[in-house]
Amino acid sequence: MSLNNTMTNPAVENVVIIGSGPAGFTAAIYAGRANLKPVVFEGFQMGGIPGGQLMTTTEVENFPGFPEGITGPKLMERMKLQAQRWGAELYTEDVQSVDLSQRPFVIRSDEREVKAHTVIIATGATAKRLGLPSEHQFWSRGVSACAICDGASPIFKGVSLAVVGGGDTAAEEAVYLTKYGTHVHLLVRREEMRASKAMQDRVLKNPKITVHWNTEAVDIFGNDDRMEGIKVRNIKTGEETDLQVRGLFYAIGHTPNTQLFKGQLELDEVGYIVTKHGTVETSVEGVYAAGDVQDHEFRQAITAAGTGCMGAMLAERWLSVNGVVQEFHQTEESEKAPEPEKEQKSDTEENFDPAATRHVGGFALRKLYHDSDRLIVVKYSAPTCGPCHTLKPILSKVIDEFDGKVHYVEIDIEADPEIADNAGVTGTPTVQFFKDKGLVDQVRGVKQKSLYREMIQNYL
Ligand SMILES: Cc1cc2nc3c(=O)[nH]c(=O)nc-3n(C[C@H](O)[C@H](O)[C@H](O)COP(=O)(O)OP(=O)(O)OC[C@H]3O[C@@H](n4cnc5c(N)ncnc54)[C@H](O)[C@@H]3O)c2cc1C
Repeated sequence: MSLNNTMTNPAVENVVIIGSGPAGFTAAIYAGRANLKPVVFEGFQMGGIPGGQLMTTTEVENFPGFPEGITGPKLMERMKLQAQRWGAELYTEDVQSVDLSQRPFVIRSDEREVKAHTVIIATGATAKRLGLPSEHQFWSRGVSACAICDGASPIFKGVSLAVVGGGDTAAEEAVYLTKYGTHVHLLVRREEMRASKAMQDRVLKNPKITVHWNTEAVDIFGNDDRMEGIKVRNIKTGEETDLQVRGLFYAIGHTPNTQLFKGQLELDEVGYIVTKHGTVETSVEGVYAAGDVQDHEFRQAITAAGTGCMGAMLAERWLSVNGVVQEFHQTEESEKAPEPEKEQKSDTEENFDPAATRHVGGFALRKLYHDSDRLIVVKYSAPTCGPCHTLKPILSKVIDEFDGKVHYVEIDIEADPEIADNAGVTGTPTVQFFKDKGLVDQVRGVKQKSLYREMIQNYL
């Protein structure tokens, strides 16, 4: 995106935003609209993924403006496009260190060092998981870390549910879930709850809630589609029993992503960034904290977006009061909204072109597997898999570098379950490399561009 300013890469940026969840992108939209050309470190693997927590969920039903609901990844894609439209410069990189002790502030990733007059921290928080053996398999198929977000989903209506935790959040979520489930089982590890007396009363007096004291979850069971129950253990007696529930909600706390700021900013005892009441100002002037990284109470996309807006407006004010603001005016061309990436349709007998680099679906893979003399790179993904959305542009850029030299096939494992099964794919995203009808290598998860590039070069 070209901006109408001779200093497109100034020595000191107006504002650096760390994080690309609703807080980070809203801050980027506001700072961009204020002609500040914000630099956004979207993150990569530390403390979540680009797009933030909503990349790991399906329907978001409570974000204003979407009466019919919108999927988390779609919502985040739209926020990203809006931030880009207003001139935000995005880097899909983790910030590895910051120095807030000197001005301008210094922000470092593995690939660059940026100096900035102001910083907006929007690194979010990560919901703690129990790490049960089958947790990954049933994540979003019954297991969730957010009852307020997911409780109203059809899969939780009219069925028995369980909540794990003994604090206020667990108590509140158990009560909330009684609106949807037929019964709620609250699993508490100890003989008492940490929740406030008032919250405990609400739980204990509710006929739709059963509290299981001294109880922990051991594993989840179910079928291919969704969970059917959990195995629980009584910590005192060691006895294990099966609890038939169709939903399991973790309410065991969050870890704020603030490791980078320890010793540089005031944090509370849990690690959340302390902000001045009613603002998003931190203990260092010119540094603002927005979203879940400073909010252990509301933790919603809309509150994160609201505080992101506050951060950008306060940063703008600070820059102009201190006389250091540099304005970047956009051209009419650069202000046009970028197009969302178009979904490529699955190949069929009629439209299959063996000379093309990019293909979609099982038909193309079968054909190429038998006939192609090129290296075949296959990406397996699923519509609800957040990391798959992260991987897509990363791998796509690498494939562009090898246009005409490889075949690239995208497989949606929900649309082509047999293909995924035959290929032994157990999780998404997975990238496999085939040469001369044989699997030569595979990579699970999301890796740096350089790794995919090296692997392709190795097998060409
Ligand atoms: C399963 C689930 C479902 C949810 N559903 C809803 C819902 O329906 N409605 C709702 O309102 N809320 C929902 N929430 C809550 C909502 O997602 C959060 O409140 C919101 O995403 C917080 O936004 P944020 O911008 O503060 O942080 P996050 O969304 O957590 O984003 C943090 C960002 O910081 C980046 N980051 C972290 N560390 C670094 C680093 N070192 N360098 C660079 N970047 C870094 C991450 O990559 C990420 O982009 C849900 C949460 C979960 C987990």
